[in-house]
Parts: sequence; structure tokens; C-alpha cells
Amino acid sequence: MNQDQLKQAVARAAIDYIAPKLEKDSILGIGTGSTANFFIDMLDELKDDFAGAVASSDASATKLKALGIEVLDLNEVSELVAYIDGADESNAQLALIKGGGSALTREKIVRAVAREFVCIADESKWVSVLGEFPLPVEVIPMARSYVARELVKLGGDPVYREGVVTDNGNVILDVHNLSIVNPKELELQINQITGVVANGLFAQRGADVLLLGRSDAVEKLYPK
Ligand SMILES: O=C(CO)[C@H](O)[C@H](O)COP(=O)(O)O
Repeated sequence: MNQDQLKQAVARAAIDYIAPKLEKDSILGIGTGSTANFFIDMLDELKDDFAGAVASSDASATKLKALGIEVLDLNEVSELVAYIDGADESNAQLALIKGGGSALTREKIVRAVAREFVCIADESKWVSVLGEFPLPVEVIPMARSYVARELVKLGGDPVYREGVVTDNGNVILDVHNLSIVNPKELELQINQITGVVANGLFAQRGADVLLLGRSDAVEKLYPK
């Protein structure tokens, strides 16, 4: 199976996982990226079984609306039954790096409101130590150079993601060469830098379940 087929397989597994949990008034949180896009396409078949969705990006909101799924403002919603999204890396604790698609801040907010985070990923995302994928950090534009200097003090090598403006009007620094042995601690340390809006470590609140696409099967993994 190629990578797209693995992504389709985990999207299918997520549909099967989520279907029995849906009620007529359920609201889903929907993420961003190519794996989430496969899931959105398949969500068409369940669209009469739940009330609507909150999206982590304008791109996902547009796709959902095209299917006739109601997209709600998160401020109108008190709970999301589940949040379904991909990841750039996951370790065995289901701590994640996310934000390759620049949607990390909204993803973190949606995750915070969701009862359950169902992460969907192909096996290339499975790592023993987080950090080979550069860690995205969303930054207020005027703080970019200051935040970059602070990230260097933490041992990273930040690179400005040229030409990218997030849905929130901010910029992204991708931090290379971090070997993240304590993701929970690093997540908090980076959040404390003035000018940082959010960072792509989902360790304080990672995934509750990971549907991991391997060539022979989709594995269902829980945090170790
Ligand atoms: O965090 C994300 C977007 O900000 C995505 O979930 C992550 O980049 C994975 O993307 P893909 O499913 O395309 O591999």
C-alpha cells in the first residue's frame, strides 16, 4: 500500500470508530491536512447521523460545507463528541507533533474542547522520540526574531516558514534539531516565550486513541 492508501485506510477506520458514538445532536471537531481530507470525504456517508462540525481551518470548513455539513462557530458549542485529525509525529504515549499544515493553534483549541481526540496517521508518523519533524511554533509577527532567539536557547534551530500566514494572521517558525525527550515540559517552556501563540507539541493533552495505518492492518493504539 502506498501512503495515500494508508491514509484512506485510517480514515475508513475512523469512520467505523466514530459512527456508533454519534447522536443526532453531536458536534464533531474536524482537523486539517491530507489524512483529515480523506476522513472528510468519507464523512459524507454519516452526515445525517450528527448535527454539525467545527473545523480547525478555513480549508476544512470549506470542504465540510461543500458536503452539506453544517459548520459551527466553536463559541456556539459547549462540547465536541470527538476531534478527528492527523499528525506529523506520534510517540508511544500518543504525544504528537502537529502543525505541518499551519493549523496548530486552532487544532489545539478544538482538541481542548473535544471529549476524545482520535488521531489518524500512517506508519511513517510513528517515532520513538519526537523531533525529527521540525516543531511548528505559531508566533505574533512582530515577535518573530525575539522568539527565534529564545528557541535557540532551548537548543533548537528555528526556520521562518516563508510566505505562510496562518488563518489567525500570524507566522510560523519550524524548529529543527530538537530531540524531544520530555515533550510535556518543552510544550510548557515554549508556551512561556512572549509572542508565542501556540506550539505544535500536543503532549499535555495528546491523542486518546491513535489509528495507525500499517501495510497489513490499521492498529488501534492507546497511550502507554
Ligand atoms: O497538523 C496538521 C495540520 O496543521 C496535520 O494534521 C499534519 O500536518 C498531518 O498532515 P497530513 O495528514 O497531510 O500528513
